[in-house]
Amino acid sequence: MTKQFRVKTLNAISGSGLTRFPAEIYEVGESVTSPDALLVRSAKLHDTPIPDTVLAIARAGAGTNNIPVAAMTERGVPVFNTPGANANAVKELVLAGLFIASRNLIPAARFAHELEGDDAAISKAVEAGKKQFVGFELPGKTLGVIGLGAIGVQVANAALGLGLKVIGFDPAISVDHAWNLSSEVERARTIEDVFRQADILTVHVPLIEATRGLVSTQHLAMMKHSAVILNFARAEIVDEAAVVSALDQGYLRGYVCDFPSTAVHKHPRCISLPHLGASTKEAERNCAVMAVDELRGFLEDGQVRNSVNFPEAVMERESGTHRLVIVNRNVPNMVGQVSTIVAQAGLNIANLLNRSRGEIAVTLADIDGEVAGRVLEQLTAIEGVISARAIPSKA
Ligand SMILES: NC(=O)C1=CN([C@@H]2O[C@H](COP(=O)(O)OP(=O)(O)OC[C@H]3O[C@@H](n4cnc5c(N)ncnc54)[C@H](O)[C@@H]3O)[C@@H](O)[C@H]2O)C=CC1
Ligand SMILES: O=C(O)CCC(=O)C(=O)O
Repeated sequence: MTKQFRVKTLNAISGSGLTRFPAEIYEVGESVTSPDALLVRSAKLHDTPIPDTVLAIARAGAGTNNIPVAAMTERGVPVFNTPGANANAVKELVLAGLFIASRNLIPAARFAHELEGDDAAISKAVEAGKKQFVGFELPGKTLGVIGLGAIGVQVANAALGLGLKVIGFDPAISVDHAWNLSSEVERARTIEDVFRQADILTVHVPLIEATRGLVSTQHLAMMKHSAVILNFARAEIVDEAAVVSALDQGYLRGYVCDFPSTAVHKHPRCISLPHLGASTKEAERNCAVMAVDELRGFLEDGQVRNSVNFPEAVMERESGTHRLVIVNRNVPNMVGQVSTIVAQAGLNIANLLNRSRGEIAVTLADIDGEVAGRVLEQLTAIEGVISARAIPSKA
């Protein structure tokens, strides 16, 4: 039997999230056809045809650079992400990255792994070989944090606890994140200040055009010669060729990242991990739960929470009402035209919400009565309306 909603998954999504889709009304899986929604992690959707049936896309994670967000906005499709849901997992891996770099842990472990002979021989080789892995301690060193969002703030605060000085840069820090950031974190006036002062630099910005290649030849030239760069955000935020060149010339001590590539994965001064930032049971569960709840909210009630391209639109459902969900361009008199059509159909609006963000707007209207197909057709025909659907009253 066809279910009311179909959700196609494009990556392995934690069962703790998937079981929140009620099985009576949801068909969920990799092979779902004509989906109402897509649920993804890192799957790249830029070159994948997205069926016309898709009403919403959820990214169980933070970065949405794998999704054609602008094209979805044009199509009236909200894209959701899960802010903060994997931030602790990433923070912990960044801290691991700090120690990996400061104590040369990976080459040291590799050295130990390759030791041969009996215990006496191994012990002798250990004492002879360990001097090549002498590291440095963190207290008093300066950590530069670029991007003080969910992850950057947690990294900055944790680093203070390790005795590091922290300087941070984020020209668009949110009020919530500013509240959570320790007052001991120094505020950099310019991004250049961070590059100049950091002994260790870590980037926590989204990959957008403005951040592509942000760690550039020019910025690297400002850094201390012993500096280390940590990149657990996205590969493209760092100009890898410039980093490799700085490492080869001895201008940079090391590069630790979550993104192996031909340029870095075998380089003696680079450590790359296989995109493990969010790979903890806890983060996978948090992201999946949040993403599923966001999709259910939109499909079942037209609610918009945590969208990267749509306005927040949350209105409690009036009991017994049918809900109209209209996605429209942000142009004047939309609510007037919708109200007129609904009134002409002899229907009463019990409650109404209209929210806009940039070019796009969402109108939710709770109607005392069933909305006929011809009313939806009239609503869809309004210039500027991208989609209109009616969700029947809940039993
Ligand atoms: N390695 C992994 O598995 C993971 C990687 N990530 C990456 O980390 C990024 C950040 O994640 P969150 O902290 O959760 O996102 P977030 O949205 O909470 O924070 C991003 C911050 O970057 C700031 N920002 C944007 N452009 C900037 C610029 N040019 N200079 C300075 N600050 C700038 C924003 O104002 C915002 O405060 C994600 O977009 C994703 O690419 C996120 C989770 C897991
Ligand atoms: O889902 C993952 O493993 C990657 C997480 C990530 O990169 C993100 O949340 O931006």
